[in-house]
Amino acid sequence: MTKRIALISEHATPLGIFGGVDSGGQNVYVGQLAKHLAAIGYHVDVFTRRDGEHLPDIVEWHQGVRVIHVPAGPPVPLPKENLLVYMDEFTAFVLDWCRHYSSYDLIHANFWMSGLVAANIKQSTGIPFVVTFHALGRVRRLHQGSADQFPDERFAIEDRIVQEADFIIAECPQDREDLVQLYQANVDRITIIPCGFDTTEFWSINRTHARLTLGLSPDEFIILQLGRMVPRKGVDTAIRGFAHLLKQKTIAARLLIVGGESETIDPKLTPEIGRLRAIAQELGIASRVTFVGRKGREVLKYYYSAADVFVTTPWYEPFGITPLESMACGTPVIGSDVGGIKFTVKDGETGFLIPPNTPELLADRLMYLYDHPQLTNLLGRQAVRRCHDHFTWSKVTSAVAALYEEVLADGCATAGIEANQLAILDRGFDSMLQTVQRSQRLLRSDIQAAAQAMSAAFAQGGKLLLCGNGGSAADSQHFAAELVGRFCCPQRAGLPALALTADSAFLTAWANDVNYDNIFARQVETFAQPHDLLLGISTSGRSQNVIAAFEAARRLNLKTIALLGGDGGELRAKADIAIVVPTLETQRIQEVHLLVIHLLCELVEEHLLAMHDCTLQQTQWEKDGYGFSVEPCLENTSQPKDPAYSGNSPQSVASPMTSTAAHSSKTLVIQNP
Ligand SMILES: O=C(CO)[C@@H](O)[C@H](O)[C@H](O)[C@H](O)COP(=O)(O)O
Ligand SMILES: [Zn+2]
Repeated sequence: MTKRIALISEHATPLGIFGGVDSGGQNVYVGQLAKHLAAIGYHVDVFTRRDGEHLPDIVEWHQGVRVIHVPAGPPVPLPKENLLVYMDEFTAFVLDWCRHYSSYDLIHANFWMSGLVAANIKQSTGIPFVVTFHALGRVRRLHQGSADQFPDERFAIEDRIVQEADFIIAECPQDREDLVQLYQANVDRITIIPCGFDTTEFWSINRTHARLTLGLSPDEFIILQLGRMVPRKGVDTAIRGFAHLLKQKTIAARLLIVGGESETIDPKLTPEIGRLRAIAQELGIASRVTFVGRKGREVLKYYYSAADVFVTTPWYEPFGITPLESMACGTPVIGSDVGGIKFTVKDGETGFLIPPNTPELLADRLMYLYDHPQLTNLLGRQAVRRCHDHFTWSKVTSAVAALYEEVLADGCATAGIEANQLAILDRGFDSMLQTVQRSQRLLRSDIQAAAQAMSAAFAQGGKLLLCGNGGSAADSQHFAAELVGRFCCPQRAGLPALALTADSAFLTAWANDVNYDNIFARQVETFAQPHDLLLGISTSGRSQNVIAAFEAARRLNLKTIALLGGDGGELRAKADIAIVVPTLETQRIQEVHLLVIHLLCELVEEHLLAMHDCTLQQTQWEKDGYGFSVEPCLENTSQPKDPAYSGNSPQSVASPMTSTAAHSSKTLVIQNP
């Protein structure tokens, strides 16, 4: 199935003309990527801001590529520094488009404002996105200071994009380093994919032929500077370097400067040209510097091919597409040793790298190339090879497509895992609810009977012995802890309960030396006293050590309660009271066991509370030195519910809820603070 990709590029349209202030590498990148993605089977829509009233809503640009003009802000060209306020409108349009026309498998955002749009769309729709920043706000601020007119919100927005993007495309190692250092990006979610050049657009044309085509002198040493005309591109360095060269040597040389807002030179439209021209004049080389103006992309290969050397000396450069294009045309590059340039240009192999703002060094290198035409040719040939090996748009697009597929596969896997996890959750809750409901219908009377038996045992000075394996061992201890400690009633003394699962020294020794099957039976025989109660917990009802404990209890005349599940197993018949959870699922049985345990605690406390106004009488335990008493926990004047707990009962003589205040001297071996 054809995958649908939305390329968002808020200010840089692929239909734009190269060389304007805001039209440069990003326009090329978006256009080339779109075309090449379509060529390998993707459907691509490029969303870019409508910056002209008469632009059509949708341009069918190439097979498989549409350019969609997004109404966001006035339909006129605006500096990109002023576009942030229109991004909500931009987002709303794309969201609406996704809902009504066509949605996308993935969004590829270009530049930070498009990243913001993509992050917001992901938030609403879950569509994953990758981002190519093309330039980073913090890097720009570092180099441009107050000349950077982008709003400060850019930094926080970029931080958010870095966090929320599914993957980040860095265009060169420096870009990756900046993302990690300045944005704390996770290096595992960054991949380096450079920009490319179009092999059908740039190739090496015979130099003489190219010069003839452009009407340039066949004999001059031609240095080319081509690109956006903004101060940070450091075109003044090229002019100053050229001036140095001319100062050192009398040669027939020319600096061609291509770019600007218009085809004919107009410093009003391109103030940078005015500034540069003034510099050239000041240096006395104005006649050797030719400002050419903006040129259509179809003629750029002639300029690159016509030149002996291409110079690009920006202060910094996120990637820099022009050195690549020049190298593709067989012209070596002298470039600043910054950003993407130090990645694309191999020093001494395809040109030279120099620090930014070093016109003297530039003059040196120019001189060297002028003096060594054969070397210049060799560097040019090597440049062509390097470009074809690493930087064709088809290679770049394959890498980008591989990344898309990785993100989409991750997304599917995550979606699959999520769906699976939700299904597990729902199944668990549903089966738990069903089991609880069935237990509520079936187990009420058994639970009540168990609570009464326990209360009676406590009232008679008996204790509760508990046992079980695994989860049921933990439940036994949990149960004992609730009784010895407190459950709902904050002011009572402990109720005697002993988990036979807790003494690891005895358990391991006995199981190791004698037999695991009677680890509990042995303890029942050891600890059991009259009125004690044995409570065994087993989901299957088939654990031999629990069965053996019940058999021991029977021999000692202890009453028994079993918390079971499924069909109740053998224990069902061996227990005086069997609470059998009606399901075969072990976990659900255990979960209901815990509910039953808590209910038993509550019911027992309730029973004992009901007796708290009984007169104090000594218990069997007290006589034996294990007496306990319970401080009143609630005002409760009701009469005992069960005559077995009444003070009048011949056997059951104590109320564990009697007030200690009234008779503290008599009892309270276990007493609450
Ligand atoms: O917690 C669990 C299962 O959820 C296990 O530890 C489980 O309690 C153990 O397998 C027990 O050995 C099972 O014994 P039983 O419930 O059949 O008497
Ligand atoms: Zn468990």
